Amino acid sequence: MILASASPRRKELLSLITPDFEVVVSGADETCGIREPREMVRFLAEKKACSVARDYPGETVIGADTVVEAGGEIFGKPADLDEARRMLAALSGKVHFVHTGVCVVRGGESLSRTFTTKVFFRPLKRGEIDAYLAEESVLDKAGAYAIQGPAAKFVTGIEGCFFNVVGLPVSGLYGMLGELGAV
Ligand SMILES: Cc1cn([C@H]2C[C@H](O)[C@@H](COP(=O)(O)OP(=O)(O)OP(=O)(O)O)O2)c(=O)[nH]c1=O
Repeated sequence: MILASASPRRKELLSLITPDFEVVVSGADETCGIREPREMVRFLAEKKACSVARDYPGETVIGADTVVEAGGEIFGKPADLDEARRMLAALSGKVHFVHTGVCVVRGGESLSRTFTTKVFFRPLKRGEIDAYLAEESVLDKAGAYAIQGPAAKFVTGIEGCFFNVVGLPVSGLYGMLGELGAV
């Protein structure tokens, strides 16, 4: 089995399903003309999985992509700390959605699906946002936060899969692997 991802979080989460996989980072570019977030992440997950699967025929290959959707805007990984600050200010005191697209390619078959988790943030003071950005490195995190780190204190609740927010919906992926006969 191959995980087509550079994300250390995804590696950790896939190891909850099996210890038996390798990481091959996909060279696929993350450009995408799709604006609907659930379709966008599914498309990008397919792009990542398929680009690795071409080089490893016969292997089971998993790709994923995560974005945050808040008030009609889509937040990927912030380009810099100013953008990160703007993203966190937009999430403050509101509900947002974290969408992770997952694609599994196995033999001639493939499955792709989007999983969504609703996340509630309490209102954040400007100083809290600055303090958080000083303690956590967020430029590699969609929406400029990591629920599994100190941003946990901003989260008043979630609806849906916690692991999906971290980058891989473990039980959803396990189901997809089962459907394709990979586990
Ligand atoms: C919202 C959120 C995202 N994230 C991370 C998971 C993903 O690594 C990242 C979203 O970026 P992605 O572009 O989905 O993934 P990536 O660039 O890290 O890795 P690859 O494309 O090679 O698979 O944000 C958290 O770790 N915690 C969170 O709470």
